Amino acid sequence: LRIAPVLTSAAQVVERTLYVHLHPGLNLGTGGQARPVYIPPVVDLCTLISRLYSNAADICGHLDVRVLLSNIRSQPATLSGSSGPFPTPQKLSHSPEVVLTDFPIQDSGQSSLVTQCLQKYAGHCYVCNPSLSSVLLHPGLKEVEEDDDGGGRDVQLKPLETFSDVVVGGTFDRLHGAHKTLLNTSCLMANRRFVIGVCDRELLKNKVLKELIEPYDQRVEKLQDFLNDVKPSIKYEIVPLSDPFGPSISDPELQCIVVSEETRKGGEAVNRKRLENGLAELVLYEIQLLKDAHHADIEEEKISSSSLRTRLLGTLLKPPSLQPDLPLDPYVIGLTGGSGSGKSSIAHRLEGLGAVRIDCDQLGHEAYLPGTSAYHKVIQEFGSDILNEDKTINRRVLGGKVFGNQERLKALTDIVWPEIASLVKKRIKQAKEQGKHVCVVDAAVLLEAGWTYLVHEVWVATIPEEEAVKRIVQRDGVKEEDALRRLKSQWPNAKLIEHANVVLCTLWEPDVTQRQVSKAWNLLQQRIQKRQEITRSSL
Ligand SMILES: CC(=O)SCCNC(=O)CCNC(=O)[C@H](O)C(C)(C)COP(=O)(O)OP(=O)(O)OC[C@H]1O[C@@H](n2cnc3c(N)ncnc32)[C@H](O)[C@@H]1OP(=O)(O)O
Repeated sequence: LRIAPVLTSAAQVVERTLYVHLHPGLNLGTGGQARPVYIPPVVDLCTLISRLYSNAADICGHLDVRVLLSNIRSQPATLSGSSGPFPTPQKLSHSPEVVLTDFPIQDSGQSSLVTQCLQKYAGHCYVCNPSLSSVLLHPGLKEVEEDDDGGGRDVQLKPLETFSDVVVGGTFDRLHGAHKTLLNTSCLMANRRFVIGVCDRELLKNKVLKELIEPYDQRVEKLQDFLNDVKPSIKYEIVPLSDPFGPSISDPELQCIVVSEETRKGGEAVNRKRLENGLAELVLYEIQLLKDAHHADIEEEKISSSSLRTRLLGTLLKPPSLQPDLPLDPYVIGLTGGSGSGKSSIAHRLEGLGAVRIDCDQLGHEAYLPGTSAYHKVIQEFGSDILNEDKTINRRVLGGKVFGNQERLKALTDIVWPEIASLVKKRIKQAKEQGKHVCVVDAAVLLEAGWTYLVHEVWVATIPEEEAVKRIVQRDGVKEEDALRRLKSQWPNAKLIEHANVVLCTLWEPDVTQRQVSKAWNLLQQRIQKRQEITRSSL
């Protein structure tokens, strides 16, 4: 009952990291609460931790919440306290700047005693910022009836079984509350070593929006940072997983594997393999999946990394690079994406919102109409058998010659890209004359052509390759291998996304695409406005 109101009021004070130190009440008696207090690991702590992260996701999703476990241990090192859980203050990755408590003071005279006592206590446990201050939260609790386990009576809590070596596995993309619950629970259960298998390469192949998964090294770095804060006393081993088992089926020292409802079957498979390998089975400890109160219709009900990736669509993933030679008005978006990615549908939607759409496929066709200089060059390069009876270029025949043949395609693009680029510039100029403020350059191979100098931002439409092939076959009536050949002549999604400021995906229903595009458009308007304000103020 206290978690939600405490998190709500804490979220008003904290900007980035909220460390949670579990502590059984303050002792304001003689000398104040100076000595760190240890808490034995009990089953209820796991429930408390899970609720904390679940509430944090609902209430203060912008905060990096971390439950610290250094004071949770079976046996105090000594009962005197001085060399107990914190022989020296623990260094956290972000030094606390303010210590918060919901300790209920009896009268206002008590508040300075409480804050002094808290600061002293925090300083014993953690290396804090020298200007550490304290804040008494008034979380507006409803009268909480003291019930079975809140009344200060001695309650026998069920001890949590702990193990020397514990293992878990996962992708750990964009570390969220459900990951943290899994990691915190595993840390509670591990006394000596904690092995974490992190999915890499092959195991990521079938994930939703896999190109938006953080790089392996980044995921590992975040895990290390979190684990070093949470329980620095145990040994962490983070290993890449290229199959679903990793060390879990071969490490004789492992004793327990922590799973969720979803991965329980995987845990059972691990045990079968261990038995085959002549190793003892692992204890399977199952944690509950956390529900995501904010999940949208295309997202999973549980808190999941794929939902978080879906929410990135349409947002600014990295700031645009400055283009000092490009006038700010109109603001030019370079929209690109593989064949069949739905790029053109996005361009039309942006047009509907007020942008001027510049279709480069169309300009490409115009570039070698009879009479143009490109027309003659193309015939010279590819021969007159590419001509229709009316002497226009038969694009289907030309396409057959160039798609799938990098050298021939280059010969064509060397002729037409400069022509298309000058047509694009002409259209942008026209848009400016018409008083338009945003242009969308819809270009399939914008990045391959090195056209980033023409645009302020790069937006990428992405779609899984299998889906793109299906769409091309259906739309253009070509064979599957031809569709694949066309895709292979373009950059793969992952490479496009590396260069993207904004990513969009048309995998779902049209209204989902529309919502993404509207979101991207609204955020774009804010960026444009901000840029204009900065320019005005610097004049
Ligand atoms: C920098 C740019 O993005 S400019 C726009 C792309 N145009 C070019 O690169 C010019 C060279 N290409 C061409 O002249 C023509 O595409 C031809 C002659 C090869 C084929 O013409 P058509 O049969 O009419 O096909 P069309 O032009 O509609 O292109 C078919 C698909 O191939 C893609 N494509 C076009 N050029 C290229 C290329 N150079 N490399 C890879 N894919 C390309 C198109 O974007 C289109 O993709 P979509 O499925 O997403 O719509």
